[in-house]
Amino acid sequence: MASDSDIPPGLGDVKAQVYAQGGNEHEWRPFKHTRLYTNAFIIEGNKLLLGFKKRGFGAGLYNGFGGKVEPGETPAQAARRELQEEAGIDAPLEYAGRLFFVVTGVESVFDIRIYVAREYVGVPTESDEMRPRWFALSEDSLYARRLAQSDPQADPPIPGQVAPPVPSVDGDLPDIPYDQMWADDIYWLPHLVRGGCFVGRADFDEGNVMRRYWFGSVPHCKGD
Ligand SMILES: Nc1nc2c([nH]c(=O)n2[C@H]2C[C@H](O)[C@@H](COP(=O)(O)OP(=O)(O)OP(=O)(O)O)O2)c(=O)[nH]1
Repeated sequence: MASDSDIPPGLGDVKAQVYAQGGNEHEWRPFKHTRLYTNAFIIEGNKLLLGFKKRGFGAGLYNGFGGKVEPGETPAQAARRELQEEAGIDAPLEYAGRLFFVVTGVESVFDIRIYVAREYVGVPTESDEMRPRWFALSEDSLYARRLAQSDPQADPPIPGQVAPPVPSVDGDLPDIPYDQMWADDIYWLPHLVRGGCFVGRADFDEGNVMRRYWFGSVPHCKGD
């Protein structure tokens, strides 16, 4: 376990096993206001549903479905609402992790609760904000070995878990488009797919550049 002093500020009182950290800034940036967000991923067999963000923050990138937690909502309620609004589907979402991002030029800090479901109801449908698309969850796609070569820690084991083999995909779905996603996603998406829980923080400059990052796995998924 990382000692408490290693856990980046913002992640609260959590016990985590660090598996990746780095960047060229040596101090965590100070922050004042945090804002709660959600982000939800749907897995069906060996496929992963992402949405192409058409407008707003992160436009032009693929991501899970989500947005701001509104007053009076729990993060879990917000995650389900956003999934419905952005992708037209409902799903029994389960909490998978928490991410904390400080972004140059954005006054409040992103405190994001991540969810996953392995079943859903409805038909993924394009909305004003997102265009849903399925991607392959083959071993190569998930771990993006080409991209990860320079950073072997991007493919960490989950303590206490034996990694199940990720089945290969029939058909010709595209690989997970890590080069069109937020730069941090490659560090935790494999954990999510394999059923692990995680926490992490990254301090970003504009242009999707991580200046300092830290990711850890946590033994138990706790969230609301
Ligand atoms: N995977 C991933 N998701 C991120 C990162 N940074 C970040 O904000 N997100 C997610 C959190 C939210 O799901 C989404 C940003 O929320 P949003 O701006 O779309 O919020 P919203 O839908 O409430 O916005 P709006 O209706 O007010 O336009 O992007 C990141 O580094 N990785």
